[in-house]
Amino acid sequence: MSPLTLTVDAPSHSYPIFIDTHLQAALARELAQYCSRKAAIVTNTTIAPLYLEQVQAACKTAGIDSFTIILPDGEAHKNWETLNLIFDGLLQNHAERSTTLIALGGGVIGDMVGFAAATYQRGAPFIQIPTTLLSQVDSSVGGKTAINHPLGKNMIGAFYQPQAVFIGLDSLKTLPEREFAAGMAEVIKYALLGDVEFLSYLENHMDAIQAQDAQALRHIIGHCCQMKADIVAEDEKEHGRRALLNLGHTFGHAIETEMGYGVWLHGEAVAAGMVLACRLSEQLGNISTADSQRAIDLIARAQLPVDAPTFAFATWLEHMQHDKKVVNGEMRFVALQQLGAAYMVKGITAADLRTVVPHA
Ligand SMILES: NC(=O)c1ccc[n+]([C@@H]2O[C@H](COP(=O)([O-])OP(=O)(O)OC[C@H]3O[C@@H](n4cnc5c(N)ncnc54)[C@H](O)[C@@H]3O)[C@@H](O)[C@H]2O)c1
Ligand SMILES: O=C(O)C(=O)C[C@@H](O)[C@H](O)[C@H](O)COP(=O)(O)O
Ligand SMILES: [Zn+2]
Repeated sequence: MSPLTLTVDAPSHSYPIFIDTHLQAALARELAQYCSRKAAIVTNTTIAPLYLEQVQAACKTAGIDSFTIILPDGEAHKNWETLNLIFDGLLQNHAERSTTLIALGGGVIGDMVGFAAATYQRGAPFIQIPTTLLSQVDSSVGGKTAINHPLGKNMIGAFYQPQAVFIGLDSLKTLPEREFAAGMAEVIKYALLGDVEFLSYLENHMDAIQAQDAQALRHIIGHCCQMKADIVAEDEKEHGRRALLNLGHTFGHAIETEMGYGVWLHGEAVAAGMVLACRLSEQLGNISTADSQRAIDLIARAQLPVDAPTFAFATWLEHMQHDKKVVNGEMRFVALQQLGAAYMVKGITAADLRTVVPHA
């Protein structure tokens, strides 16, 4: 299959997304052009034994002097302490402002390394090499970087775009099924928020996608990256349309934070959150119960949870009031006008929410 190159024309910086069957091939062709002569490869204890050698070899071939920083694995480590391990490694290895940070891993690595790059010596270049489905369709593109706070997801971070994104479909072969499913939540999100034809495609090709058919994977990854690139080009810093990429996330982030980071995977929480967003949209009179059921059936077919956990109603509210879409104390939600068309809704009351979220 021929490689695919997309462009993210973000106002702050334009950069390519290389999508190839083999990561090695994309790196061999393009790495030298997008990486400085010295690089820090940042990864974790799970990914290092699988892909580090490949990336080290690609650096060597491209004449890049690289060193490695290996972090603990997991959403529970997306915090200040782990971020500091990146800074420790950079300083110990005399990284300069021009040193490229290479994020090799899923969204946790990508978000943390991006934030480290945004702040190391006030801004060093970075490259994304996403190795999970979720990071290939969503987190590696668009420049949202962050760490979590115990009181809220991604609360400390920056908008900071990478120099390039390298996607190898072959990386997904080693991904656990549960993680693959988590990535499908964001894929379904794109369909629900902006493309009903893509929703039909997912319904018709779910088996091929789950079997990791190369053409189906290339299609969904390319399609999601293109949708995200278009949105980011128009609204890099989320003053408007970009917030639609938060479909299901107000509820989902509440689930992740309340359950403890890593207990529910981000994609799982977003899946259950999208079901709640559908229920809210029904309540607003926008979509029918049958529309919601169509979304729920697809989410369930992707091996994702459709039922959110039950919390005290005050607990839901407390978390949702930390959402980054809150303006002047007012919560805003992404709802569906119809399947394939999302919009931002204000003026949702606690009484409205009581009938939407499962509470004790
Ligand atoms: N910046 C954004 O726009 C954005 C978008 C969506 C999600 N996110 C963030 O991304 C994170 C979730 O990312 P994720 O789902 O990639 O989780 P993750 O980074 O935790 O990776 C999932 C697991 O798979 C392992 N892994 C990664 N690649 C592998 C491979 N090829 N083979 C085997 N194992 C592999 C990881 O070590 C980890 O254990 C969350 O923190 C979420 O908030 C950010
Ligand atoms: O890129 C975006 O914009 C998104 O909202 C993508 C989301 O999938 C992602 O989970 C993001 O990190 C959530 O953003 P946040 O600003 O609510 O933390
Ligand atoms: Zn997300």
